Amino acid sequence: MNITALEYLKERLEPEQFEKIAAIDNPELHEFLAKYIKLLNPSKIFVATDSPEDEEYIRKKAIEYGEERPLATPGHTVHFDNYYDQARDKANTKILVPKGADLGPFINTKDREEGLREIHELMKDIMIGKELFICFFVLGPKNSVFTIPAVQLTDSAYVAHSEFLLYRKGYEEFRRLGREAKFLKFVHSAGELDERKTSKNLDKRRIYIDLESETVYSVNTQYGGNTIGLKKLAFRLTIRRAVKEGWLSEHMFLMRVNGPEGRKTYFTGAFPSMCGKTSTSMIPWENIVGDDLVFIVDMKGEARGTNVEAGVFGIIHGINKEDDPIIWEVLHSPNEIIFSNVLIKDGKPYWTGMGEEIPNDGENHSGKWWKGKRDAEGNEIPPSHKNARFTVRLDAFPNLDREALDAPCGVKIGGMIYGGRDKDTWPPVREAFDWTHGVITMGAALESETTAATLGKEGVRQFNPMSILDFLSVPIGEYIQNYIRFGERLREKPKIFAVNYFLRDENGNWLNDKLDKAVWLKWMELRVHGDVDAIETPIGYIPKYEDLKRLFKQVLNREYKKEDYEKQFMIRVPELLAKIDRIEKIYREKVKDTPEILFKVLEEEKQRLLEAREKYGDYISPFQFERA
Ligand SMILES: Nc1nc2c(ncn2[C@@H]2O[C@H](COP(=O)(O)OP(=O)(O)O)[C@@H](O)[C@H]2O)c(=O)[nH]1
Ligand SMILES: C=C(OP(=O)(O)O)C(=O)O
Ligand SMILES: [Mn+2]
Repeated sequence: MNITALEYLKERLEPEQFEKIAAIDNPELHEFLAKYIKLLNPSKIFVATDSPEDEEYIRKKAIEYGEERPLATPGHTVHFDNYYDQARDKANTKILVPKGADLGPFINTKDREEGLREIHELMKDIMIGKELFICFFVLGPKNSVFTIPAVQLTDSAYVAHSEFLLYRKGYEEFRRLGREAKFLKFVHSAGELDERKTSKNLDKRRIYIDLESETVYSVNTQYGGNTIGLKKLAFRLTIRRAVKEGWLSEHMFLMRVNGPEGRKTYFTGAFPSMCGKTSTSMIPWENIVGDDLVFIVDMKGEARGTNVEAGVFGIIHGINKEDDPIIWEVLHSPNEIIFSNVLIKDGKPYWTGMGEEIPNDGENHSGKWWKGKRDAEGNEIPPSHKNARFTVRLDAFPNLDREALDAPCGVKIGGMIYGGRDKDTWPPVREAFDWTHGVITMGAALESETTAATLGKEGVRQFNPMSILDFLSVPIGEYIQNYIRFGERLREKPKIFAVNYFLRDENGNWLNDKLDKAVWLKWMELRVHGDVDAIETPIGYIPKYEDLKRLFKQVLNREYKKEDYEKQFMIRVPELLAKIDRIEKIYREKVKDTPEILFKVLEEEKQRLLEAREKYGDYISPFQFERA
């Protein structure tokens, strides 16, 4: 380019749009925009500022271009992704690394030069005939220690619209920061669309993450987990920033648990996708701050956290009136909501597990749908996809802790929870002996069964430390080392807990109800303040029966039977030992840079379990430990 970036932009953009860009004093931004406008070659360009009119423009375009359709309730729309584009594509999501760099195991990488060449080829002229939307947002609250600005380029008004629901607007922040803005960049194209306006060339679906330039490219896909730049794509970049700078960027919800006499205690919870972040943070009795991504920093020795986002991209499967009354109400009110991959009949959305009668036909992610319809592979197509979602602002929720969401210094974190899908090993809730014990035996040792949130087989038990494995962008040992050190530096360390909502009996039935988590939360809140005693076991502290019995009555008005407690909180020594062996083996054999302390802490836990087995046998009732 012989002319400057700004001159080029002036040629390509309508004056009204160009003015919006020229008002931001940031040459790096101008270069980036010029480069990608030239490459993508859109036929039309729209720049969104923070004005309500610009947002309205995007909303309208999503409908005009057919990516969304209005539903009967005002504000509601539906979007469909291609039948084979319903979840995160792990196989085609890669971190680009320069020659010679090694991120170690579990991270899907690709040679940077090769990857950049491939993605730029795939994206060349891809927006001919399409409109490009240039949007500005921030991660975290504006003008705070947490703020990270980001710019999104996309030809999908659905993606842009989703981001307006999920993030804080950032145009003014870019103007304010000017050259100071250290921003993340996202370039997305849905690619060629079929007659249903879904991405067509799925064989060319690619999500490439360039750490060096902090840019993520996503092409030939629409599913939010693959496309919404500020969500799981930015997450790879912020994990790297966090590890380099000594803070935490985590796959966590952030919520307020209400204790006795108006006490407010904030908890984070790290669960893999589809394992309970949204449902836990939305539980009645408590207040939500965020349901997916949290930044945590050390502020004068306190761990303080903020929600990276301002909206919810939640799983709709199984949402029903009894278990999820708050979400249910929001989904049935005239809020601005995008429903994706649900069943539509007469302008109304339906989904599996909603607890209401579902029509026998309509339209869903497979196109025209009828009961019994089969896909090309011969599988019966359910009314809605398991990973069907709703996208809505947190503003819509009556249980939002607005003050905590907006707090420029975040909130003090009292407890951190880890959890996953585990049918037979961990009890429903337990507390770590200390920070290091928790981070290692609960966080770094987390395993969870795969779900429909990613393409591929479901129900496979997988190592998933801190629930971040799919998003890791630094060597795993380095990530864990940063975590441990972060806590060690704190003057006041959050208490660490682990939960398991997914225990099953011999016949595969759940051992717990969906709302039992309300009780575990109340118990953890009391423990953070030392209000109740607990039983010491080889794997941490577990609740006493009397405390749970009282809480079940208080919170759920239910009798909690002794037999249920005994079954749920039984210490399952063979399973626990087998798990330690699996985890130890992974770190020993695969993770070269594992901090030595990890092996020490796992070994100590193993010895405690072996001792207990000597005394009490393989399956130990919690009452045994209480008497001891
Ligand atoms: N059996 C069981 N399923 C649950 C429980 N809590 C949540 N789920 C299911 O887990 C799935 C994912 O939950 P969600 O909170 O959306 O997960 P997220 O992706 O981590 O936010 C949904 O299908 C829920 O119905 C629970 O306590 N027990
Ligand atoms: C968007 C996602 O979020 P969640 O963790 O809520 O499933 C995802 O996994 O792609
Ligand atoms: Mn969620």
